Amino acid sequence: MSKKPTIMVLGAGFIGSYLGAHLANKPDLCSVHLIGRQSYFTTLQSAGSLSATSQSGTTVTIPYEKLNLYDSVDAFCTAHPNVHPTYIIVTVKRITAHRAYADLKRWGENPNVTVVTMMNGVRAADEARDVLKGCDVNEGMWPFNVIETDTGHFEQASGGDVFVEDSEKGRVLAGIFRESGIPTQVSADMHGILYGKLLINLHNAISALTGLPIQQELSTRSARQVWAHCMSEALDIYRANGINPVSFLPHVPLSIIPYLLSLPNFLFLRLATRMLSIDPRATSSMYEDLRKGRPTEIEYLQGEIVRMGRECGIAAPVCERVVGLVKDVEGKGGLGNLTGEMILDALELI
Ligand SMILES: NC(=O)C1=CN([C@@H]2O[C@H](COP(=O)(O)OP(=O)(O)OC[C@H]3O[C@@H](n4cnc5c(N)ncnc54)[C@H](OP(=O)(O)O)[C@@H]3O)[C@@H](O)[C@H]2O)C=CC1
Ligand SMILES: CC(C)(CO)C(=O)C(=O)O
Repeated sequence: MSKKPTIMVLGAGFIGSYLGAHLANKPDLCSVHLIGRQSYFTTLQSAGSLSATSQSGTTVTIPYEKLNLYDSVDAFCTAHPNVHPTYIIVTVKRITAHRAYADLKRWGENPNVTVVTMMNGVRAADEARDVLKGCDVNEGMWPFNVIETDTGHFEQASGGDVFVEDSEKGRVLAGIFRESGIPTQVSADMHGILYGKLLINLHNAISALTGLPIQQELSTRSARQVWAHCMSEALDIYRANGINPVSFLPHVPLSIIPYLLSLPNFLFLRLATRMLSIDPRATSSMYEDLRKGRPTEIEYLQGEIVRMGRECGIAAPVCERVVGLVKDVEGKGGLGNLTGEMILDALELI
């Protein structure tokens, strides 16, 4: 690819802003355009800049005037009538992704436009392909938590490498991400990576229902037990479907992780030091959704396990009840205040 790529980040929220700030900091590598809500851009304007700090403590700051911001894909097309993005990175929530794909239909038959679905859950790329039949759609995986610590300032709060598909354009994109300061790998097994990530994301509901940051959640045995039960159900269903998730803990077989999580505190806190060495401010995207009174992605997390289970005749009662608990709290418009024991009780596990 000789020409400097045009990258559209569709969904300027936590991930889109963190990614967008890093890419905008490398104008020689790519030209980046952020699509988001006008209300957010107005707050950015008053903050004067968009900035992002990585786990290593490096901060990139982009003055507001240097940002390319649009409140819709239409607005981008009006400003750049003859530009077709080389990449469109979709960083919206899964519940709104269908609307984002509809906005992209104008490029739906353009094989030179690569859409990268960078969202939690599995099957995001399949859903995109259903709408954008002629586009090149690649899967992506965003591994770490991003928090907003000040208006327009985003920080990496947990670890891991971003993954993109091992395709020709995926490799180029991974190189751009790396050069912009975002550790990125390519994988020929994005399916395994995304099903592995889904197992991690089964804890999102627990952080959101308890209102606990990840470190405290992991330090609470009852909260870990809820995650372990969800993960055991998921692993049984994966096995029945021939799905081989890529493990998120190197050297620890996935089948052991539910046992590890269920250990009493005195053992877990000694054995899981790496899991626990996380920024104490790290939460989850679902925690943030409930905190802001927004609908969550629960249907794409525990809900996905329930759906897969139904398809192969295996019940997932714990995941199903967790979906119900999250929906109850969603209706109340704030974070949950349940303890781990209360959740175990509601799930009829004690
Ligand atoms: N936050 C995190 O730490 C992590 C998040 N993820 C995943 O990454 C994905 C993105 O999450 P996150 O960044 O937290 O989400 P956010 O809700 O913070 O960001 C998405 C933004 O895009 C906006 N948006 C949605 N649709 C459109 C559209 N069609 N045009 C313009 N703007 C639009 C949303 O506005 P509105 O709210 O008004 O719809 C919102 O401001 C999710 O799948 C999440 O699970 C993965 C790992 C960590
Ligand atoms: C924080 C992390 C990485 C795990 O829960 C995540 O994917 C999320 O917040 O959605």
